[in-house]
Amino acid sequence: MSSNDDASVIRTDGLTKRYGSDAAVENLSFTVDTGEIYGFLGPNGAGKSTTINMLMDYARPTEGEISILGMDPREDVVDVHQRVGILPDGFSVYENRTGRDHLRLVIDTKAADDDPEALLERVGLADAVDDDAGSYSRGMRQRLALAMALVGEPELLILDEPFSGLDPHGVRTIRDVAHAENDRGATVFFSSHVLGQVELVCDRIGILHEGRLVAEGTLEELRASAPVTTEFELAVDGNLEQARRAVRNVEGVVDISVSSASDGTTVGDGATGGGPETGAAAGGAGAGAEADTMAGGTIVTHLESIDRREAVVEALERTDMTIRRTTVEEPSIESIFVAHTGGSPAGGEHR
Ligand SMILES: Nc1ncnc2c1ncn2[C@@H]1O[C@H](COP(=O)(O)OP(=O)(O)OP(=O)(O)O)[C@@H](O)[C@H]1O
Repeated sequence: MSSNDDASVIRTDGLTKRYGSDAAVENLSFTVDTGEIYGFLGPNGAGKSTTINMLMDYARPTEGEISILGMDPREDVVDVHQRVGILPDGFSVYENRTGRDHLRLVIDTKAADDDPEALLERVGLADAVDDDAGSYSRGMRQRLALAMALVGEPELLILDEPFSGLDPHGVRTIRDVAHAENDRGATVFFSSHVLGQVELVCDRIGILHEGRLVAEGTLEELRASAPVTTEFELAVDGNLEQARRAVRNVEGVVDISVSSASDGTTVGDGATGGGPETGAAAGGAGAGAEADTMAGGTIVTHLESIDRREAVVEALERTDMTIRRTTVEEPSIESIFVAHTGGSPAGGEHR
């Protein structure tokens, strides 16, 4: 067993898994550092489970390198399994064994000294400790799998689609346990297509699409790099038409619309700074609009990045406008995901 000589808990380099001529995972290189909660996000079939299977040596790579806790799972599989806790995708129970039996099995295998009851209590199964797991609902089975993953205080907790089959209480349990384990010092790696949960739990996110890592970073970094716009709204006093002219040429402003405070008239205008139109409102623009816009109102801009806010404010300050209030709405993780994968988010059911 080699020692872990850097801060990484998981490191892959050029990891590839082919089934026939189809690549489930292709040239995947990523690192998860000690103490992180890392979200592995991707649509169905992206290659998340295949990657996790290779980390655990359930499947062998076609090409590439893996280091997990400083070990190669192909050489040190027993140690890897000893030090890692995993909630696998598609976990199935021993129908005629109790929850306690399931825990005992893992505790014995890992030579750990956990109390099965305490672990089952922690995941909300206190009342079902001595019931056969065959009688458990899907959500209860998922909770049982989580309890089994916690045996032996693993240094790394891998949760593969942990939210599947869970009601909102179960989802909450997963989140709370992930945070508690992380506070204890464990690194947490979880795969999911449930976007809202990834956003709530993870320090860093990797987006996998068709076996390739298409984006990686903190949520803020992903927002900044995704081709999605930030909505920046300003409530202003002064001549709105003048404001519109001042802002439309600011670099990074994709579009702008202004609406008058006096009659709600909205005048939309695609900016000249390039980029896609995002549907600036244009309803009701008429000949009297300019006069009505003298008293002020609301300016709504869509920006290529949140960093362009200052330039918009500066452009307005060069006119005689008074800015009363600003609000910003950053792109949702759904829009980032769609921008990177070209698909529709699939995470609606368990948020
Ligand atoms: N044993 C196998 N034989 C052939 N193809 C496979 C095998 N395992 C996975 N694949 C294929 O590899 C691709 C990636 O599958 P994988 O299960 O890793 O995706 P995933 O991101 O975990 O998806 P999901 O969210 O649906 O679990 C899919 O196209 C899948 O059909």
